[in-house]
Amino acid sequence: MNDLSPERQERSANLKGMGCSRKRVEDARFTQGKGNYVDDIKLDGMLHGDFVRSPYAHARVVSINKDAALALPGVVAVLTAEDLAPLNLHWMPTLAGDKQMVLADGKVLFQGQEVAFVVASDRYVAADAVELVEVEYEELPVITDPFESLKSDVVLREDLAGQTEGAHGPRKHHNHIFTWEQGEEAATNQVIDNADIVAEESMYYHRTHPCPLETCGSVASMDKVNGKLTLWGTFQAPHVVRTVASLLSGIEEHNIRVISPDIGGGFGNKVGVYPGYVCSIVASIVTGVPVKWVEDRMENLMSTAFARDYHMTGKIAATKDGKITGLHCHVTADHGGFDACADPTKFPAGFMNICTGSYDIPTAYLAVDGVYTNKAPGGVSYRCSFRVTEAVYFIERMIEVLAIKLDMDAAELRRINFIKKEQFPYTAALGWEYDSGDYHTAWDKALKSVDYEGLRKEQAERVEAFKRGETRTLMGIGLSFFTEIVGAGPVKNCDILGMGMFDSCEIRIHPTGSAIARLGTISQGQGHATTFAQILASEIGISADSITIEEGDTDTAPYGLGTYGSRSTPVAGAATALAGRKIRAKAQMIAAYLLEVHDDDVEFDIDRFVVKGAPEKFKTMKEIAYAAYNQAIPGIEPGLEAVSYYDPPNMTYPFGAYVCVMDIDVDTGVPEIRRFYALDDCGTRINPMIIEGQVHGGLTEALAVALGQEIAYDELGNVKTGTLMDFFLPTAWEVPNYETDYTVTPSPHHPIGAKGVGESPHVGGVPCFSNAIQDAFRPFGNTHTNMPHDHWRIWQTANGLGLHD
Ligand code: PCD
Ligand SMILES: [Cu+]
Repeated sequence: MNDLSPERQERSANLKGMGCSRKRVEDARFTQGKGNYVDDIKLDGMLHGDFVRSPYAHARVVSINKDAALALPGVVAVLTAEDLAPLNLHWMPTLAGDKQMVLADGKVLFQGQEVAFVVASDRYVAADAVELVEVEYEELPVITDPFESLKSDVVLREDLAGQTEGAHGPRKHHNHIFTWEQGEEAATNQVIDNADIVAEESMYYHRTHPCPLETCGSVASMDKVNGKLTLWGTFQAPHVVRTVASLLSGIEEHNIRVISPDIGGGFGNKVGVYPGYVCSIVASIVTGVPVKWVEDRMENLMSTAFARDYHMTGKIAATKDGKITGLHCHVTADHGGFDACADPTKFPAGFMNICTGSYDIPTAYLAVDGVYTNKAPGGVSYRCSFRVTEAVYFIERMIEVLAIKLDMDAAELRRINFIKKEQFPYTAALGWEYDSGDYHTAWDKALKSVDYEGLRKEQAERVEAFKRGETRTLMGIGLSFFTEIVGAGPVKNCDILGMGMFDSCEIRIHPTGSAIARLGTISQGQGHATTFAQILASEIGISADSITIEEGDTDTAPYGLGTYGSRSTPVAGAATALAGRKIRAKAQMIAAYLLEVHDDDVEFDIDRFVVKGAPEKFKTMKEIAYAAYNQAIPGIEPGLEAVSYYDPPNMTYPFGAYVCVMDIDVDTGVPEIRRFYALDDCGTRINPMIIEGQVHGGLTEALAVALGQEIAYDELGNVKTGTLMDFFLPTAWEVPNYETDYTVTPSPHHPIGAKGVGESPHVGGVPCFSNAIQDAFRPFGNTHTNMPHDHWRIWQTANGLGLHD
């Protein structure tokens, strides 16, 4: 039955199952203005909240005078830490085991920190009242540099004074949060001391921000009559928010309903818990009416979860012919005023220990020091919440730096160090077990597709022409090969606030053969309603068009840990396939009964069960569904439903090979991206068109970060890039035409072999863009310059190398 006859081909195509570039079902709604976002929620008598925020990065709050604000018509309440303290809600736990002020308690630690929450009859009145709250501050010395912070006498976190133990072990200094070590320090140092060649580099992965189209917000509605709290919000993990809200407020969990409606982009920015959520809840409890809080763009950029801010120093050791023997990495991680990273509990620096990359490196050591400064907390977001972006940037830069030291081609250096296909499952020196990979095939395909040798020849000719004064542009060839680690995670080592990181799917087949499936994840634009229906279509033989996918309502969806870290496909996608298989197993029994044969004598065929050897005898899934509800079948319960909670045995390790070709104008510092080729291997592909969209989006965000985007601070801790006037968001103008490609190396442990893909293009894209810039200047002695490579910095690099003389 393995041939696909035209008839079977047609039945299969009708399902729109896995592998089909099914059009996104959510788009009709979104493109016609029918999306339902938090700010679209309007309830009777709803009040609006707005924050008084600190203009200072570090100051004592001497006094707060609410009188003028309260006197403004329409103002209902002004909440401060003093009001929240009796409820014990003036501080909240962070996802990283630290705690964070909900409203300034005696001092502020970053510019934009929440000081008071004004509640008023409308959003504009609330904003006017914010201006009328008089706060007296006493400025304190500001620290924006983590290295200075570790030397400073200034105690940033007075609440932790004298505490030598933090959530992740000993603290070395009053501004130190944790040290996290992985690997063998002594062995690594020994390898480095005895190596033929050692390349060293320090690099700064600057602070950025995902800047989703929709900012963060929530609507809280406390119904005091029946004791139920409903909370709508921009939550990437609605179930966890419900649990946290219950623990914080003391309201029993069944009396809290959390709903993530449509979300206008999350990108990790909406994983954490923000003071706005807590304040809207408290305000609704206090006033007895619904309260909405929606931040504006500046608030979003200044105060919500940023990304990166990692100072990384590496040493990489190799033999003369380029075989890598050891890797040493130290990170000073700037976490801002509170440690609010959303990493799994046991990983205070996320999965930074994937920093040996795609290479067979026998010995390695990583140490990360987390440090407090006067900047906004967070550090979790932007297409790899779990620091894989930093890790891949680090190793892909170290490879380039080593290639320079060895005077070797960087593509070849990668090739000779790749983990070989037959080495999988491969256990890396820093502990991870990579599930599957075929790096050489992907690399060869990529290099061939772009005519790598031809490009290098052209580049060398350009350098000669430049030296002869015939051109003022240089050519950069950016390479990157990345291995991602997504799908957290096995419950045994991954949890958030104690909740194991499984995920779930619940399916209900209706009598007429259509279905609804609910998952513990939540789409923020990824297209889950489209793709999860495709997984099910292939598993249960019902067309994807007849399956509704629902996520984000804790009253109806099974418990799950949410969507970030590209975990939906690896974890909830697996739960979906397995729940589908439970449906199929029951359907098989029903079919056998209807066909009057033994269970083992029927087999699944696309959309039906057929009697083995007699394909004309069959029952379609539609018929089986109907029978499940209208016939008494001996020994079988009525109905057709299944639920699956999936604890993945391992993470999935997607990978990819990227090449970027740039022409850089040495006199203006303007790079022109000529070509960008991206090969992604995410195992079994569910929807190729959605994957392509994910890759385009991730690459564009990579371009943004590599070429200009930054949350920059001045020495007083003022955010210099808090508006879209200064914060670079690429538009169609800057974005090149991406060429996408793929190989398929299925995950051996995932039920359908799929790995995540959403984060990959960002993780692999940033080093690729950066390497292209660096590579253009390699012939003139450049080894490394820090991102973001905006025109000014590129110009400076050229100038520093004497290219303007
Ligand atoms: N193999 C495969 C894989 C995958 N897929 C598809 O694709 C997507 C994606 O997926 P994934 O990878 O699994 O992921 P998810 O979990 O779903 O998601 C998440 C991600 O996602 C991305 N992408 C996106 N998109 C959009 N539109 N929006 C958004 O927001 C976003 N975000 C971002 C991020 S950042 Mo983090 O949070 O930082 O951690 S992480 C992240 C979906 O739909 C799915 O189904 C397919 O098809 N196939
Ligand atoms: Cu990640």
